[in-house]
This record gives sequence, structure tokens and C-alpha cells, in this order.
Amino acid sequence: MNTLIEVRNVTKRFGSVVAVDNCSLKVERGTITGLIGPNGAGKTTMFNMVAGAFAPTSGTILLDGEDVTGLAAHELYEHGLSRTFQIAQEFTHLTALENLMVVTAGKGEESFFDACFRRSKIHADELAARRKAEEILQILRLTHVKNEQAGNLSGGQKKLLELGRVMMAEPSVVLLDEVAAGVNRTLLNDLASVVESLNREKGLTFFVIEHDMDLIARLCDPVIVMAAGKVMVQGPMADIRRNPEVIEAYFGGAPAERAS
Ligand SMILES: Nc1ncnc2c1ncn2[C@@H]1O[C@H](COP(=O)(O)OP(=O)(O)OP(=O)(O)O)[C@@H](O)[C@H]1O
Repeated sequence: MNTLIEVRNVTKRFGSVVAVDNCSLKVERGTITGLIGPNGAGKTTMFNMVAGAFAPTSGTILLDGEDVTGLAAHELYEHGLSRTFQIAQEFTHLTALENLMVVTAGKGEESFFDACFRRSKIHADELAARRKAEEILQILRLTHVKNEQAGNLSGGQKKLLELGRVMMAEPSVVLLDEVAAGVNRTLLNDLASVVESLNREKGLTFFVIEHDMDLIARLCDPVIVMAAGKVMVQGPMADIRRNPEVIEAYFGGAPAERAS
């Protein structure tokens, strides 16, 4: 195993607030690594720095051994790091299939539309994109809604489609941000199965922030716990659940059985 993402001594301040305080962590290639912690622990801030939403105040972030500190999200995308995003308003009128196709054809989304004016090339590009998009819709079990406008899909189906858009880009690491929020159990199960099979069969690495502890327990090993801006502990979820420091951080010393 080797390290895909390494965060070294990273601090992020917002004025007088130290949201992330001299933290180091690693996401090893081929893992589904979870990041958990009580509200205000600094998880989102950590994620935003790794995803290139903003730069750390100090410290270094390495992606596959390369210093990517302060690079923007689109630059990290070129390096193979992708984050799931809510489907933008202008894409809600495209069908599920079209939402995937616009990611592949050309590098960015505009180039697909630009390509519409280059008719000779578009035909081959479109066929390839369509084939790939249809395969992904099948993996996501969304084939039956491929011609539905994205705006009409259920919350869970939209989350699957967001993951599909990420898959079209063929990244090496995917940041999953609170995917369970608002998703019903059946679709959440589908989503978890897709993540597991992408990890097992395609070797895709995931870095996951999640409040749903059942999902974390099912998918993630290791799990990293942050509290009050610090990385507190990391390990398998079974150990994390029994760790007295973690229980203290979540529940202020409540009985161990509540840490589930
Ligand atoms: N843009 C900002 N400006 C000022 N303070 C911020 C900003 N973003 C985060 N913070 C503060 O930094 C700390 C960590 O916040 P962060 O959102 O990273 O925690 P979190 O672990 O993701 O919490 P939650 O689980 O509630 O989303 C909090 O005290 C928060 O109020």
C-alpha cells in the first residue's frame, strides 16, 4: 500500500478561529478512508483544503507524492482528484444520461457544447460518451431513469447521479461529502454497494466525510477521528467505537453503547 493523499502539519485559521490545528493524516491508495468527528471538529475545513476549495494557512498537502498545496479544485481534477457536487441548477433540465455525457466529451463541460459546432468530431465523441454513460447508469442501477430530467429524480437518485458524473471523469481518488444525508435506506444501500465495487474492482480510493455511522462502519477502514481541530485517533471502526477518548469527544463521557 502507498500513500495517495498526505496532509502534513496543516493549519487553517478563519480570523481568530483555528478550524484545523496542525493536523497530519494519510489516505492510502486503495482504501475507503473515513473522516468523522463531532460538530465543529474541522472535518469540512479539512476536506475543503484537500479538495482545493481554499488553501491552508500553513502546512503541506501532497497528492500521489506531489505538493498540491493551494491548487484549485479544477487543477486537482486534472491530477485525478474528484469531489461529488450537487448537480448544478442548469443541469437539472438535462436527462440523467445527458448529465453524464457532458462530463466526458472533451475535458470540461463547455467543450461538449463547443464540440456541437464541430460536427465531424462530435459524432464519434458522442457515441463513446453515450456508451460509457450507459454503462455507468447500469452500474448505478439508474438505467430506468436515464431519460428523466435530473431535476425530477429523487434525492437518492441524484446522489447516485453525482457519483456517476465523478465516475465519468475516471479519477484515482474520490472525495465523498455527506452522501447519506437525505437518502432513503434502499438507495443508500445501492450507493454503498457501488462505492464498494468501485473500490474492490477498479481500485478507486475514497475519502469520505459522513455523519451516518452505519455507513462509515460498513465502508471505511481506516476511520480518522477529528475533534476540536485536531486529528485524535485513527483505526478500524470497531476500535474507534470503543475508544474512550472518542466517546468523550462525541458525548462528553456518556456510556459506551451510545457511540454507535
Ligand atoms: N468560513 C469560516 N469562517 C469562520 N469560521 C469557520 C468557517 N468555516 C468553519 N469555521 C469554524 O471552524 C470550525 C470547524 O468547522 P467545520 O465546518 O470544518 O467543522 P465540521 O467538523 O465539518 O462540523 P460539522 O460536522 O458540523 O459540519 C468551527 O468552529 C466553525 O465554526
